[in-house]
This record gives sequence, structure tokens and C-alpha cells, in this order.
Amino acid sequence: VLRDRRPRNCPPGPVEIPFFGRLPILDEESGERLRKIYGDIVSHRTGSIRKVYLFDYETAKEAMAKVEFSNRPDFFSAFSVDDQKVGGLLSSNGAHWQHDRRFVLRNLRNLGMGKSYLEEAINIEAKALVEDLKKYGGEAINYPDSFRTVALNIIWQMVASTRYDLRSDEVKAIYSITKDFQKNFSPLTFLPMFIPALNHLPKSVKNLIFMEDQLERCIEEIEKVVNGAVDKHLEDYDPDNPRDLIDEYIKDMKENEGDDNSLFRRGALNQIVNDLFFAGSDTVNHMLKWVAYLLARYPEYATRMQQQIDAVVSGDRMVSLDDKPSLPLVEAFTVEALRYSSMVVYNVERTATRDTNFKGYFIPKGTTVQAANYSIHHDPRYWDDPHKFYPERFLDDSATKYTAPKQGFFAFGSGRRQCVGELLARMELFLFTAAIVQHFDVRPPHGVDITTTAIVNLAGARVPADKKLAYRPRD
Ligand code: HEM
Repeated sequence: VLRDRRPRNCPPGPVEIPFFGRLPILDEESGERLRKIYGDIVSHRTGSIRKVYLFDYETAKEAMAKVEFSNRPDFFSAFSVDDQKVGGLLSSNGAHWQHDRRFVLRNLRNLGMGKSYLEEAINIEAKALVEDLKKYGGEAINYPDSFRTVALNIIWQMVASTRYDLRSDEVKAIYSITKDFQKNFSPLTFLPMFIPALNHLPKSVKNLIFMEDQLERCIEEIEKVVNGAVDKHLEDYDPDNPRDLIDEYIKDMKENEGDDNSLFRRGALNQIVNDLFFAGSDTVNHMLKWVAYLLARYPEYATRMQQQIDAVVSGDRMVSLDDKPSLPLVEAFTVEALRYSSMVVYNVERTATRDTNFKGYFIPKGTTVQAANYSIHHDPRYWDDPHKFYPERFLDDSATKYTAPKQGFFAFGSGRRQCVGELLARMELFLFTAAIVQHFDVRPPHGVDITTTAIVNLAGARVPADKKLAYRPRD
């Protein structure tokens, strides 16, 4: 109990139950309550892990840029599919992380991130999405599986040269397990990571309370896909024709064979592929649900975007990135969707690598440091009327030019571990949103009120609850 005591000069926070601390926080309301009582920097403990939440943009930005707060917590490695548990991006640290992040950034750029040939690939998916939605003939449907498949297809073509049919049973099967896991996820799920003694409970109890079996099945399922893709690439590998990110990695791995210090390893490759599969598909899938929901909820913006698109795009040409200057509202709409939704409610955790003094507080080594993205995005110090969906906040006074947010925007995190897929995600959101708006009026079924649609938390992601919407083809 003495060891568990809040360290001296630690940021303020709620009363902590000895040994147990408090339940982890997933939702935005709990964070907002803490901020109101304790201020912008709040300390909160679960079991043996102390966490410091950062609710203010400037504070979070400063913290995320610090070398001392650039590592991910040790418990992340529990989810690693690397046999040595050190490689990849999301969960790795130190030299391994630097090496793998550099490799991924270089190759995503070489594979077209931000460039026109990737735009073509995105527009092929956008066209397929339009065709898929048309098949419903304007009937109201829940968010379609094709949102997830088009997102997966983009990253998976870059990584593994694989593209799935939009109604692929294989993709459905892969995600059915993660979908159940996300749905049942609760603040209890990861409790054994914070209180290791709970690992000694009988398996049946752990399955029931912490969904251990579901989590294991999710990891196994993704591992199967990842291993299969890497094995196949090793079989077909042709050094003169690298096809994708996996081939580029194999090339570097082969070139460094025999060098004991080389960090190019099969295990690290598996983890890189795993990270990109996860971080690159579900995030964009969730955002497409937000886009569809917001189009139905605020049809006046859809109409204005259609007017802008119709003025510059004729026939069946798809919108291109070159059209961006003429379509400021489309870009403003997607960036406001990122802010308003705050789909990633809390930034991916960091950990203090040593005792650190920050903003007058003592942050002990091993403390988890986490920016509160939702709170930052709804902070009246940075945003007028923050709970209002208002794309105009990203337009200039004449409403003819998109203006990027200068402060208060945190959707992709910040600092040394800022999202590596930000450019790609922005390209996808712009082109997919434009394609939906150009071809459909998205509306709730007749007589259905969507102003009170529930927002659900799927393992830390804020997503509109399944809602039937009609995608009515435009004339
Ligand atoms: C709208 C879509 C997306 C959102 C909102 C998003 C958000 C984020 C956030 C908040 C972080 C944590 C950053 C930090 O610690 O400061 C992150 C990290 C990451 N994201 Fe994204 N992301 C998106 C799409 C993507 C895509 C398409 C990819 C695929 C290339 C991707 C790959 C990653 C990876 C690998 C990391 C870990 C980086 C590291 O630890 O060094 N993300 N993302």
C-alpha cells in the first residue's frame, strides 16, 4: 500500500483504492470529469501502472515531443507477433523502433504516399465502393463491410500486393473475431496487464471477465494472415522485381544476411505487417462510418459539396487530388469529421523512460503518459463552439479556401511517434468522401431521427452506433 502511494509532487488526481487503484478510462466523459476537477494534467493509477492524462493541446504537444516520453509502455509487447517481441512500429522502442519506422516511412513514400499513382489506386477502390453501394438500390443499410475492405485494400496492396473483392468472405471472417472483441471490450479487458496477479485466476474466469480467449483468437487470426502473406512472398521472391513493402524488406533482409547486428529479421517484418494491417484499415473504416453519418445528419453540407464537385467534375470522372483547391469544403468536411468525431479518443500511450520533471510536476519512470485527443478537440480555448459540427472553421473568411488548423488538432497524435499513415489517411478520406458525395445522397430512412444516434466506444475508438442509412444514387 505504501509503495502504491501517489509519489510526491505527482499531478493531482482522484482518490486511489490501495493496490487496485481505479478502473482504466476508455470514454471521453470520464476524462472530461477528471479535467474539470483536477485541471489539465491529471494522475490516475490502475494496479501497478500510473498514468498521467494531458488535456491541454500545448501541454500534450510539448510532452509528445520529449524524448523521455517517446516510448510505448512495456505491456504493449504482449500483443506483438514478433518472436523476439521487439520489432515493428506500434509497440516497439529504441533502436528497433527507429529502424523499422524509418524503413516503413521510406517505403510508404516510395509506394506512392502523397503521390499521384497511389491516388489512382485509391480511386479504383472509390469506384468499386460506389458500384457496391449502388447495388443496394437506395435501400437503407448498416455501415457496409465495403468501407472496411476498401480501406484494407489500399494498405494491403502497398504492403502485400493483395486486393480483396469488396464482399470477400475471407475479409469478413478475419474481422468477425475482432469485431466481437471490439464490441465486448470494456475497462476490465486489460486489467491483468495492470494487475499481474489477476493472471493467476482460472482460465474460465479470465475468459469470462477479461475476454482472454477472444483476445488470443484475434491475435492468432491476424498472425495467420500476416504469416501467410510473408511466407508467400518469401516463396515468390524475385530480387529484380520487388512488388511491395514486404519484398523491399526481404531484399534488405537478404542483403544483410550474416550480419549479426542487422535489425532486418523475419519476426520484425511480421510485426511491421501486422501494425500496418491494423492501424491502416480499421482507422479509415471507422472514419468512413463517421463521414456517412455526418453526411446524413447534415445534408446541407452534402448539397454544398455536390455543388462544388458538379462545378468542376463532369461525366463519370472521379474527383482527383488536383481538384482540391476547387473543393475546399470537401477537405474542410473531412478534417472537421476527424476533429468532431475524435475517433481516437485518447492518443496511443507513451511511457516515461526516466524520472522526469514536467510542467512543475514529478513524473516517475514507468508512468504512462497519454494525451486526451477528444478533450483537446473540444477545448473552448482552441475551438469556438467545439461541440458543433462546423466545417467552416477550416475555411477562410471568403469560404473559398481550406485553412489547416494551427493549434488544437491532435487526430494523428504528435511528435516523434506521430501517425506514419497520416498523409495516406488524408488522401483516402478526401477521395472516398468526394466519391460518396458525388454519387449519392446519404439519408436516414423516411421518418427516422438520427440526431440522437448513440456513439459507441469500440476498444478505444469512438464510432457512431450501427445505423441504417440509404445511399440514394444521384441522377
Ligand atoms: C484516419 C485515420 C487514422 C488516424 C485517426 C490515426 C491516428 C493515429 C494516432 C493518434 C497515432 C498515435 C500517434 C502518437 O503516439 O502520437 C497513430 C500511430 C500510428 N499510425 Fe495511424 N491513424 C490513422 C491512419 C493510419 C494509417 C492509414 C496507417 C498506415 C500506414 C497508420 C499507421 C500508424 C502506425 C504504424 C502508428 C504507430 C507509429 C509509431 O508508434 O511510431 N495510421 N495513428
